[in-house]
Amino acid sequence: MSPHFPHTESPSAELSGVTLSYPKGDTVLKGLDWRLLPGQVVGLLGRNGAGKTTLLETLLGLREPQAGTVTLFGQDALLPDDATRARIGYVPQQSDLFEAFTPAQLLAYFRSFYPRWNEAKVDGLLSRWDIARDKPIRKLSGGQKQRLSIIRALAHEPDLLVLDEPVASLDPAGRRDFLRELVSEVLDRGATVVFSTHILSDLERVAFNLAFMSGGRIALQAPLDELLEQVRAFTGTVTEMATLMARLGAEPLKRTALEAGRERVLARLPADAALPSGVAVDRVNLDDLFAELT
Ligand SMILES: Nc1ncnc2c1ncn2[C@@H]1O[C@H](COP(=O)(O)OP(=O)(O)OP(=O)(O)O)[C@@H](O)[C@H]1O
Repeated sequence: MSPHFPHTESPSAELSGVTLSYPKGDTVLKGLDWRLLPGQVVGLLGRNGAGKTTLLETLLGLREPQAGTVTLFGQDALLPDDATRARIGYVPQQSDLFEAFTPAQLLAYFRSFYPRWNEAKVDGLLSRWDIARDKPIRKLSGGQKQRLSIIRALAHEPDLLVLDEPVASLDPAGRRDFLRELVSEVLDRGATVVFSTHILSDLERVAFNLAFMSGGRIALQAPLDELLEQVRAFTGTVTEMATLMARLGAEPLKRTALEAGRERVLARLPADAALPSGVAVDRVNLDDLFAELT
């Protein structure tokens, strides 16, 4: 399964030099640049409080940055026209569903707002995800409510789907099914899907692009398989490391000082790099990447 499309199209969302502080609060986004392209499934990773929700809200034009620009399909994210708005789907961290409605009523209500609506997909997902159509939403479990929000956001076949921690209350089978659905969105229609998560094991199932958020910026974004293939941890003296990095044409991502003038350098190698023998080098896994890059 390969969600890698030739990225020749213009970006679905683009943020340039975006800085955002909350009143009397810290600066959460610090000159952040980010591009999301059609055909990408992007997992946004960052520690608690790193600013993932703030970033996704800013990307959607729900928060106005103090500096920088945000565009959605080439339009100012703060002033999108109706056609552009209809191309976007959003599942917030906490969805306010109308608790007295039934799922069938809720979906009929939302359907009236969108020019496009895939009833067959909605029907299929309601059945597969075991959601009663005619039971009041307040009687659904947390996970069922979350699935319903996801169905609502998938139903109008958005070209850009933004989900904030969408799998938090889903069980492992639900998460697998959900991820499959996301990937088929991308493969079928070349949509862009971005979602924040803490559950690293889910990301290993699909060749997602991973975006690591740290220090108010996107520190690194690349497909997971490429990262596992190309990122290595090297250990040696500071001088040895400088020589080695230059020789390999490697991009240092994180340096950690060790005792006695030694350091550990996490670095991304060019695709064709040949490692010299006698160098202390370790492969890294997704847990290591998360620990070191966020
Ligand atoms: N409305 C707000 N007013 C003031 N500060 C806020 C507001 N929302 C978030 N913050 C602060 O901004 C920072 C980033 O919060 P944000 O919710 O964007 O992070 P996050 O990465 O989504 O966190 P988590 O993984 O815990 O959901 C935090 O320090 C938080 O306290």
